[in-house]
Amino acid sequence: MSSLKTDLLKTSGTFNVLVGVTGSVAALKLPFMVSQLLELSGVDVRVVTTEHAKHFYNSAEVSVKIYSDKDEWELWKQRSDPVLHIELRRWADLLVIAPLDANTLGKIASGICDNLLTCVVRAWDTSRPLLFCPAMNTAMWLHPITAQQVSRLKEFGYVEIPCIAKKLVCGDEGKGAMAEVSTIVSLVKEYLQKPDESSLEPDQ
Ligand SMILES: CC(C)(CO)[C@@H](O)C(=O)NCCC(=O)N/C=C\S
Repeated sequence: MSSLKTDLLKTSGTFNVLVGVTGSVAALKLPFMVSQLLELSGVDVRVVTTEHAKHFYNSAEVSVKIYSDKDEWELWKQRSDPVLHIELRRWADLLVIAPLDANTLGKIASGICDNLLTCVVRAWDTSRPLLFCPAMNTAMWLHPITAQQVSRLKEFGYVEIPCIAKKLVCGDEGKGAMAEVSTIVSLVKEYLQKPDESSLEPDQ
């Protein structure tokens, strides 16, 4: 069995967190965020990256498997082969897209699925949590379409981890910075502790 496939075998009792990373400069925080997530009890982590995101982090500093678009085509050669974005959506108990850049926000809001990450989102089982952390220049954040697209994602049932105001790398001051890693990890941790509603006893 290919290593790609064996890497996505589910282990009972483990909570599988899939991190989506896109082309905001905030992607430089990926190695730190992955290391913090791995410190959560019983959590396993995989990453799905877009091509643009690769410019902002050093994959050698990321201790878990990073899937990218080429992996989809390496895994699927013929009809009997597994489809990576479907294997990933089956494996993940939670998806957190951090950072979510303006481009991928627009794609998801419109249902565009032209890469591995947007295909995972397009196939996502909305009974499982999908958290998204917008990150973009303040001018992009303030464009009226941003609020419309964030609202659309919330209509889908996805959970926004709001951006924050900072002095951004381009020198602009204002909203658009990704939420702090500690905030993101704390929110993921809340989902680990939430009992699975389906296992709750119905009210008597
Ligand atoms: C990079 C980091 C985390 C440093 O504190 C912060 O500036 C941030 O989240 N920026 C994301 C916004 C962005 O993509 N700006 C792009 C052009 S200004």
